[in-house]
Amino acid sequence: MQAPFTTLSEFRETLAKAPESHATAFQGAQDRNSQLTKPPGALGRLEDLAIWYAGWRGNPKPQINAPQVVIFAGNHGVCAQGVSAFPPEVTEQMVANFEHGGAAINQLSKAFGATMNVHALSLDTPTADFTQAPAMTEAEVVSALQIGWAAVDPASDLLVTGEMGIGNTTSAAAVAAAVLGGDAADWTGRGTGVDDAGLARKAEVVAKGVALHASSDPLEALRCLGGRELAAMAGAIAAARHCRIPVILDGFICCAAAATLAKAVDGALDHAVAGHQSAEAAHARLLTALGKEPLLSLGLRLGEGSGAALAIGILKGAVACHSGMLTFAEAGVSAG
Ligand SMILES: O=C(O)c1ccc[n+]([C@@H]2O[C@H](COP(=O)([O-])O)[C@@H](O)[C@H]2O)c1
Ligand SMILES: Cc1cc2nc[nH]c2cc1C
Repeated sequence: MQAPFTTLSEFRETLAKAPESHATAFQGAQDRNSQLTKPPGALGRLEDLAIWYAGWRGNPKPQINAPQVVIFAGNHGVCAQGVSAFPPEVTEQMVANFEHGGAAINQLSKAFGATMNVHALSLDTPTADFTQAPAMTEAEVVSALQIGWAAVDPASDLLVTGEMGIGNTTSAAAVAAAVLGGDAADWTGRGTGVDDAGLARKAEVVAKGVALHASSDPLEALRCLGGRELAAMAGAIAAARHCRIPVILDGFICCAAAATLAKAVDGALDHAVAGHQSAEAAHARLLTALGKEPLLSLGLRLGEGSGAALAIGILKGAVACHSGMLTFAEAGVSAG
């Protein structure tokens, strides 16, 4: 599906024109939920999830048959500042691992019945070190947004966006700080596992980048402080909205990318739920800022879409109950 924008300003317009949840399907799902063979509310949050999903699909009795996991990989010039516990070549090595089926996300995608696609974005051309210059030009960030948009299969019925990029927790922290405000240190965590000195250095790098690229425009923050994989995730989340495909957000980096959409246009993440709360220190703060309650909290800090992929199971369970259960009348069970 080709992206309907060629500039950041056209991307913003695309976001502003995005479809809303289908009110009649939402209402129909609410009515159906109230008749199913269970005490009212007994399926807890699963009930809200199924009704939310039905509204976005425009179908009061939907199914989840074709979840898609899309992983984007990018490299970061800011790695030159010594902000990761791992060397940048791991990004490309992990892309090969994804392609050979050897990573965690391969197993989770298979376990939850999702197709999985991997897009490596100009790995030989890392973004510029954002402590020195904007990470990307407008052409580069738009190209990444377009690749993300085009990666979404319009025939899928659920999307997980994941990422791989050594250095990208620094980038995500800078984007979050620029877009949501607050101290750089409060958005900075250990990523792949930097030590105390590394963490202090990382917070300084984030503060320097945010100060250098101060702007009130969240899409400019994505361009100047983000990375190609963050922009591609943002493009994919926007494309899913265009196709009424609900999204499960992953960890800290995915949510920082998503935050730029929510800040650019109110309600731009209404079709998305938070799959999990990562162990990355600032993810809880980011989820609070987005107003998203995570479905899982298992101490994961892997990325790759792993936490969101696990949550496919929760959403599938919610929709299976909603659409498969009999009503009190159908089952001949006495209502309370
Ligand atoms: O998803 C998360 O919350 C998350 C938290 C910590 C690390 N990661 C992954 O680790 C990599 C970035 O870590 P770092 O230390 O290189 O910035 C990147 O490939 C992410 O997928 C991911
Ligand atoms: C090995 C490894 C795997 C990853 N998957 C996502 N981020 C990662 C970072 C590292 C270092």
